[in-house]
Amino acid sequence: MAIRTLDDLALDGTSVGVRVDINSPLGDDGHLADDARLRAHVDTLSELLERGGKVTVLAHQGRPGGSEFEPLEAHATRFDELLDAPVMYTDATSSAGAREAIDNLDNGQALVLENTRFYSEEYMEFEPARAAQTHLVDRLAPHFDAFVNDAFAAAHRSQPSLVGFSHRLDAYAGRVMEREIDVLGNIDQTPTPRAYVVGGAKVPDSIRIIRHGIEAGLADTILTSGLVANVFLMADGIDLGEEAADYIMEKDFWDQIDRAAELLAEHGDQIELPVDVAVKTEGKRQEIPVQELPTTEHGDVMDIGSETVDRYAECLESTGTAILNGPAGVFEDPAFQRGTKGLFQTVADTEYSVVGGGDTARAIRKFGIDGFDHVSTGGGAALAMLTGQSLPAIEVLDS
Ligand SMILES: Nc1ncnc2c1ncn2[C@@H]1O[C@H](COP(=O)(O)OP(=O)(O)O)[C@@H](O)[C@H]1O
Ligand SMILES: O=C(OP(=O)(O)O)[C@H](O)COP(=O)(O)O
Repeated sequence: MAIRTLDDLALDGTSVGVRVDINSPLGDDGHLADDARLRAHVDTLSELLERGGKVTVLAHQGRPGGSEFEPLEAHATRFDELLDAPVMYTDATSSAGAREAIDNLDNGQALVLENTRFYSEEYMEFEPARAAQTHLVDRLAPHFDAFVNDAFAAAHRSQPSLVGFSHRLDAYAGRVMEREIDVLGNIDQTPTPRAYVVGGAKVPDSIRIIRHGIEAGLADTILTSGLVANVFLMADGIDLGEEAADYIMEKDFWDQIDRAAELLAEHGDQIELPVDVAVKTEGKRQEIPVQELPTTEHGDVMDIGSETVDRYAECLESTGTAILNGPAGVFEDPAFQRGTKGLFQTVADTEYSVVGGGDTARAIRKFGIDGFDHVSTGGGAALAMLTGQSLPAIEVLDS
């Protein structure tokens, strides 16, 4: 891949359109509940500003009709606090007012435009050449001298602001994008043996990751946890009880049990399943060996048990690279955090560790676990890369 980075961009009063991904959880009153994605882009934006760029930030927040489909004013205010440069905001994306605000920027000043998805074409996916003709790109491109894409977390979307500008302007990867491509795009170069530590609740995605990891020779061992492990346990013939089965049914994951059974039949020697689990009994955590399931009184399987954490830790001791996606249990409930805390800490202690996933990153921050070599800013984008898919917004940067 030949992707230009900020090292290749000369800046001297240059007007740069910078696409970032600052799509963030919002509190009830619309304030930013978590600013991690904003902080991730500080290096890119600071560098462009310090080197004398006139920086216009483009980003989306939420999805049309959703509760987090909000303006970017709070984001601009936070950037103003995080950056050593004035950051302005305009509640327009490509209107004459927005274009005038871009043209009025001085060197070293930044402007955050309004949520790109307030404009309807931005929530559609286009071939890049067609995206370059959309109203948003058509109106804004003449006001930029260069385009920087730092929005790795949205790189799996072929939406106008992500793929359109590269057809009209010289385009560069920002520092976040560069590092994500460097790490996730070179997973086959990391120390071996490799273990995929796969948990969470996106079972179909996880099963795709596992299959790709094994078949591409990237993963030597798979350690399952979370809802993913529940599906594998059921595929292995374990009766988890009525509540767990109902939940799998409710999530429409019934066919995933067949996919998991196929993987166990073909590659069972590489896939580890929990030996004990934590269930909710009268509101409390109770750990049960898998062989003792189902018990009549227990509720859903909410976490992996302590014995499983120890076994996985042993396995990870001889691992070169651990690639982690998905919490080991329902970590939002204090009674079911133990598996996630224990397993994540062990992963952080391996020789080289890479982590992807929105909830995974949130759990890491919540528990203050340090020591990972790379925590991806992407959820779906990181998953797409780990399943070997090419990402449209990265493809268009490849010159
Ligand atoms: N055993 C389980 N049963 C139900 N949900 C689970 C279980 N273990 C983990 N989860 C849920 O998985 C969710 C996170 O999974 P996911 O969205 O796949 O992670 P990520 O965003 O990191 O990719 C959490 O909300 C957590 O409560
Ligand atoms: O938050 C994002 O992705 P993620 O939920 O996979 O982490 C990106 O901003 C993409 O958002 P989208 O999934 O609404 O296109």
